[in-house]
Amino acid sequence: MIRVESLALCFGKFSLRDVGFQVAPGEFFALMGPTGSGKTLILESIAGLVEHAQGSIRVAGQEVGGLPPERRNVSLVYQDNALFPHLSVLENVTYGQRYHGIAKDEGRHMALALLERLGLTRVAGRLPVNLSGGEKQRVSLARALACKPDVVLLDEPLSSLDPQFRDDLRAALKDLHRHSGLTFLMVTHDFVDALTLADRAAVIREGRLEQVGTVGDVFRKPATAFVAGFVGMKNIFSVEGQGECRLGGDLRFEVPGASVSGHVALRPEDVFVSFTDHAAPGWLSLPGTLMGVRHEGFSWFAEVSCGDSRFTAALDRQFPEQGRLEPGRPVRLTFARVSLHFMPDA
Ligand SMILES: Nc1ncnc2c1ncn2[C@@H]1O[C@H](COP(=O)(O)OP(=O)(O)OP(=O)(O)O)[C@@H](O)[C@H]1O
Repeated sequence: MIRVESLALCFGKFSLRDVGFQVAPGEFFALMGPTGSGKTLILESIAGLVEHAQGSIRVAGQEVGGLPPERRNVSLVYQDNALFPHLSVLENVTYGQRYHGIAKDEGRHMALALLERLGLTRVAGRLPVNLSGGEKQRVSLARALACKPDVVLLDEPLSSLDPQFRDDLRAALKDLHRHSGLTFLMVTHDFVDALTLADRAAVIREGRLEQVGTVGDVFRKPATAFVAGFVGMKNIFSVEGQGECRLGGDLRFEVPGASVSGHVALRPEDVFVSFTDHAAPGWLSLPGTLMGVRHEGFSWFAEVSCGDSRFTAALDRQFPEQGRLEPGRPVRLTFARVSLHFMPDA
């Protein structure tokens, strides 16, 4: 439904190079990457707001590269929603329909159905100034779908919302995608959004795609150390051939399947901290020193030094020995060999 091949463009010092990916009909695809990596430029190239220098963009089987935005049948939703301030919610939603050849009655009927689905019926007559941030963003979604687009492009639609609205809108977006059967391409920094909503994802770094795959693969089997860090692996160490990771001093461990140099990554949830050595077949156990415990939101992490390296382990909130986790304590780190993910150098 969306097919981008060898896309390239330049803006001053920034360039997109050899960008290629496909989004299948009805799929929810997430484009992730750090700030300034080129995510919005890819969306804007597909929407026709930015001209690309090379490559091909096909939407619903048609090459759209030379077409103006209004002939691409693509809707783009930005994070700041940009509603018309002088039009009511219903008027905002129906506004663009006439340019897509949708008859007035049919358009109104569709708009009211979308407003109902998004829980906006009671605010249909209000002006945007009298809506909450979450409601404004729902109106933007309704407006995007009301034009019967072939694809919906979403540029960080959740990022300007506070956490409660964000959770609600995430659920609304999921419901809307399922119900509409449309193809969604969403840009996000946030891997919780990608994990919750998307079927497949791509990670971009400095204008080049580092990985395209199922969300599960991107999160569990990142292709590069950069992607591993981006998806929160936290424990990333270099492996210098011989299938071994050296942590400094006498500490080292074997990395299954590593016959060349590269990196090994381990999710913090797969590393366990304890005070005794529980090594079992298929598991590795290393001695370390607890450096501290910190929390991110409701999650707790132990930082443990092992030789010259530092590990991060997610702590179960029920960890029975929380009170004994004072810095400087000797601990054991345990992880299953199968949790180690090896990434060869390119
Ligand atoms: N119209 C423009 N003129 C010049 N440079 C631009 C233009 N639009 C974007 N850029 C530059 O291109 C790079 C990529 O921008 P883009 O907005 O695609 O990043 P992004 O990944 O979407 O970032 P963010 O997550 O912060 O929105 C940035 O360095 C940006 O400054």
